[in-house]
Amino acid sequence: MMNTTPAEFDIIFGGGGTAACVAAGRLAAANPTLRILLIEAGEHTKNEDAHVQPGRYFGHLSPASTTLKFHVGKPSPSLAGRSLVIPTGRCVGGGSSVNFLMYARPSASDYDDWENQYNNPGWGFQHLLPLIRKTETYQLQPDQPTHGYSGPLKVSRGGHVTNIGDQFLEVAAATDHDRLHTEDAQAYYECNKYAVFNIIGRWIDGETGKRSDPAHYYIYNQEANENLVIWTGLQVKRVLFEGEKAVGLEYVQDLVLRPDADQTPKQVYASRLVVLSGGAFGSPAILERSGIGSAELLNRHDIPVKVDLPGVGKNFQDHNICFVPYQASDEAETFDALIRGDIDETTKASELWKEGKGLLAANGMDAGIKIRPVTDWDFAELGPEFEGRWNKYFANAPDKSVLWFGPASFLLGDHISAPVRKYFSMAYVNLYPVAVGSVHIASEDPHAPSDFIPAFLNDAADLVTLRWAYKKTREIARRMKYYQGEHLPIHPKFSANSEALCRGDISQPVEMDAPNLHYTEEDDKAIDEFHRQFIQTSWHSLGTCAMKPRDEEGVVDARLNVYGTTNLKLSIAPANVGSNTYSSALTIGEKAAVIIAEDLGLQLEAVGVSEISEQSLKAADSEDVVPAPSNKTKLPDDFAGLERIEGLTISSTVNDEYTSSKPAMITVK
Ligand SMILES: Cc1cc2nc3c(=O)[nH]c(=O)nc-3n(C[C@H](O)[C@H](O)[C@H](O)COP(=O)(O)OP(=O)(O)OC[C@H]3O[C@@H](n4cnc5c(N)ncnc54)[C@H](O)[C@@H]3O)c2cc1C
Repeated sequence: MMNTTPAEFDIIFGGGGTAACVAAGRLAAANPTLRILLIEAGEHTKNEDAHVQPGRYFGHLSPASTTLKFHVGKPSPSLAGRSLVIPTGRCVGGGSSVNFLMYARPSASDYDDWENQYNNPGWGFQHLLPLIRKTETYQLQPDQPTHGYSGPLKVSRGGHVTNIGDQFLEVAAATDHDRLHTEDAQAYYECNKYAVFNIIGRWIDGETGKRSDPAHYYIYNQEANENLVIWTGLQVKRVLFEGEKAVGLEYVQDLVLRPDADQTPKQVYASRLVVLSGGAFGSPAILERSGIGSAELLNRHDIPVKVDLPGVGKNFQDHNICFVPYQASDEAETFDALIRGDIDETTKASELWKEGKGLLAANGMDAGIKIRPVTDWDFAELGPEFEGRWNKYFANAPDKSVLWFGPASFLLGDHISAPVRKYFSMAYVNLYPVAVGSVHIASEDPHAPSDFIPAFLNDAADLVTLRWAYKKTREIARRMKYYQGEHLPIHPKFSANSEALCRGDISQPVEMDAPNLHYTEEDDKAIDEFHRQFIQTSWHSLGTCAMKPRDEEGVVDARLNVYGTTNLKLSIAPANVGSNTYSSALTIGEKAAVIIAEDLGLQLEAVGVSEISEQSLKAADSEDVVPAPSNKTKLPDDFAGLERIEGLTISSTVNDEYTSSKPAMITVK
């Protein structure tokens, strides 16, 4: 097949990321004669170290990365005049091929909201649970009701757990008497429970130490199927229509790796269905370039209006995250040498990875909690700014957490100016920010930057949530055994006479029973200003083609049909979820496969509504609650870390095959 030849397929996916790989992979496996095409802007990921070795995820975050696309927001006073930059995956597998591999699942009520509040029959938690289980093989514990044990993607603790996670849990057990502990913090109704003994998952195969991603385990594994085709290095420009019916896609060559590539548009046709799967930035842009969006916006860009759908590009959501760094003593196991680059250590780690062990088979985020306020102190800290949000959103949804926080065994930031030493960070994520943004095309050119308003911190409730998180996590950090003071450039600038003043010249933690720091009003302002300066994306964009009623600015219905069209589907969450978003993207991919198979009369392994009732899940949940390990309890040796390595380097491997000027099209082989 040649790129230049107009071709016809049964189904074409515009965007070859997480959800697309899952849906296309399922449909292809059950219907091998079905001609499926995925068109992806980025390049292949098959067996590339940069993708299959989990610990290399930092490498993708470099500003020079070609495996991410960087979306630059408009400067905002809420961010102290900064332009927030939000990257998304740009390669086969999309975000799932570059992400931090954190295994995190929403609360059950998030999906129930999709069904009940946004009127999407079939999208509630009980409907989705069988599909969620179908995706995974959970290697952490047997016989857990919400987990799957025969799916394509493996979930394990990875090949190495650092001692930073242990420290965090020991301090939490000794100081936070208001929250419980559990063996499974990802069981959907869990909230306010620390996972004991670092039992938290990663999307890593515990046997091989490899990233467990849909590109490899839904698509690249179907080598024999010549009807499953991926074209890479191509930008989908717009949908082709005959009347209301979508009949294909128009595309041009991507310019990132081939800046001189010919820009003549080409067409490819789909006899049965076109699916847009470009993620929260890509899909609304393709729709708008196709004349589907707000009529006012389309008129401004001289694009003929096909369907006036004002919801396209609105409802942009993400999570706000901060990685606040602390200095660590030499005994701490951290990824800093790996991030800085050290040839010897990389070689050592690469050797260990062959046995499925070491930092390259890990992600350095080894503990954490989904948390909501319970004490008077919590509510006082959140204050009146949060009261409305609490009453409206959280009070009657006990499974919804306000924040996730946990330690990260590295400094995520500027290692060039930071002193060469070890660090750990306290990461905290605002799981349901109030402020909602938008992303629209700024021109018809598919390579042009978008008109993007992230809207981070535009609402006071989001600021106080982060302030609470900073104080709470700092109290844990300063009690951790390896703590040696704050890394000053990335902390609030408290005044010199403040009790809360950050110190970089400290050699040991405070006692477990030391009093908490007292913050004045002026200190609170310093924390808010710090967040305006340093808050960043969690890489969890969603919402911009929402699945909800058309008259509520919805873009697709519950069968994933784009309003006002036929033969055109896409799926983007209508509202935020209380966790990292990969799990939801996988679930959406599985559900999309079911819907497409039903609508087109195709084969697919059947799964029904979950037979596990909500009551039994909650009961199973409460049986899981285990007492907090006392700070005198020694954690089992095998949980304390498998190998001790001092440092590793990251260097992205580049496969000439895909960076040359060869045609960017292969049949999956
Ligand atoms: C750096 C990073 C770290 C993350 N860490 C985690 C984590 O640890 N845990 C977790 O749960 N989640 C994490 N996520 C989020 C998770 O990976 C995403 O939620 C998920 O990948 C979204 O899936 P998707 O199918 O909607 O979009 P994507 O996976 O982003 O796929 C969209 C694809 O479409 C392509 N595309 C877009 N427009 C076009 C076009 N016009 N033409 C052709 N192709 C196009 C893109 O190149 C991309 O490959 C992270 C994401 C990133 C980016």
